[in-house]
Parts: sequence; structure tokens; C-alpha cells
Amino acid sequence: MAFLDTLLEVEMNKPGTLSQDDIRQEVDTFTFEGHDTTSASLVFTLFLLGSHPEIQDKVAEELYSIFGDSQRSVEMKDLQQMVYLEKVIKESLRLYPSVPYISRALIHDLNLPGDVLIPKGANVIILPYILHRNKRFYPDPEVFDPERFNEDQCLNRHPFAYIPFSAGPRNCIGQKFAMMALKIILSTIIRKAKIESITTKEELRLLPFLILRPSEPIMIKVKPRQVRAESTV
Ligand code: HEM
Repeated sequence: MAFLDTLLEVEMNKPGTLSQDDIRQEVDTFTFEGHDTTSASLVFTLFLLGSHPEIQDKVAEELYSIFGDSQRSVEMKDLQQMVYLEKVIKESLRLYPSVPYISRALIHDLNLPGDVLIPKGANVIILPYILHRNKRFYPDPEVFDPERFNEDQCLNRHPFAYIPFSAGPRNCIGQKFAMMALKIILSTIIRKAKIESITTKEELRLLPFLILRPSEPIMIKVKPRQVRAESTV
């Protein structure tokens, strides 16, 4: 059932539970939080793949091991096998977190190490973009290296050193959906095409709005990917 239908049904079955305004706000939140975040991540991941042909080749290899030369569509079962592509997406969200800052109003005093007290009522801004570049957790932080998300490397890392989807009770409700959507779109593109970034990292200027954006369109070249053998499927 569609999301809007579910909300309307709640209101029909239990009148007074959700006002028209509540329903509109829920739809707004999901549409905004779900769409622009995912499309920003898609743009930056394509840019990174287009700037790192060796990593793009590894993604293409993984996809070939799943699909061969078949032109069939992606199915749910394929997504779990896209292990390397998932690391690429995670690493892309480390470097270019779609939500570059998160804010919270403190409802209790917060004591930080080094006798630092942030008083109740203060507004705190957390910057995943900066946190994700902390050398303590990510040596050579500017380097795009999906291997950082190998299991052994993640085990030794503080769980809150990586927060593209925020953390705690108000973290992103759509993160699994987003990962699925990104895998479906990126795998479909990389199976069919080779991406080459024309915009360079040095040229890329970022705008830290609510959603991280490039200041100018990112230019990429798209070429058809060679089919290796005649498909029998
Ligand atoms: C790459 C894609 C995405 C990223 C990076 C992302 C990131 C985030 C972040 C950082 C927050 C917390 C904001 C805050 O604490 O102020 C958030 C909240 C939220 N996200 Fe996502 N998001 C993504 C995709 C999605 C999708 C696809 C959906 C829905 C289908 C979604 C729905 C939501 C909702 C409803 C909230 C608010 C949760 C709450 O306040 O309890 N997001 N997202």
C-alpha cells in the first residue's frame, strides 16, 4: 500500500489520530528527506566512480559476477551480493554526507571530557562532514577508499565516527531504503555504462545547505560498457 494511503487509512479508521496538516507534514518530510538526500548521494558517488576508474572497474567486476552479460533487471536477492558497491556508497557518504550538519537542542547538561560543560538549552551543531574527515578514525581522510568499510576496519572504529544517517532515536528512518535505491540505480548505470568525471576534485566546490550540493553542475562523460559475451538469458 502507498505511504499516503496508509496515513489516510489511519485517519479513516481512528478519526482524530492525524489531522490533515499532520498528514501533509509527514508526506513533506518523507518526500524531502527521501528524495534530495538520495539524489545528492547518487551524484557524488557517480562523480567519485568517474574519478577512480580502478574502483569503478571493481564495481563492474562484482556486477558481472552477479549478472554476467544478462540484461535482466535487478532483483532483491541481487542487492545482498553487491558487497563492494555497498562499501563504495558508504565511503561516498563519508566524504560527501548528503546532510552535512545536524542540530540538536540539549534537554540536559552535557559533560564532555576535559571539563567541558554544554548547558541544557544550548543548540548543538554536529558536522558529519568534518567528523568524517577526522584523521584519528580515517587516515588520509581525503582519499576515497571503500576498503575502509571492510569488516575488520569497521570493528575497530567508534560507532559514532560515521553518521551520514545521524544516530540515536531520531536517526534516518529511510536508510535501508536509501541503500537499496542507490544500489539499484548505480548497478543499473554501471552495468550499462562507463562513467568518466570531467569535473575534477580540485574544481568541485561544495555548498553546505540543508543538503550538501556542488556549487556548479558536476560534468561526467557516459560511454556504453562493452558486453563481454553474447547473452543467453
Ligand atoms: C542517502 C540517503 C539519505 C541520507 C544521507 C539521509 C540522512 C538523514 C539524516 C542525517 C537524518 C537525521 C536528520 C537530523 O537528525 O536532523 C534523516 C532523517 C530522516 N530521514 Fe533520511 N536520509 C536519506 C534517505 C532517506 C529516505 C530514502 C527516506 C524515506 C524514504 C528518509 C526519511 C527520513 C525521515 C522521515 C527522517 C526524520 C526521522 C525523524 O525525525 O525521526 N531518508 N535522514
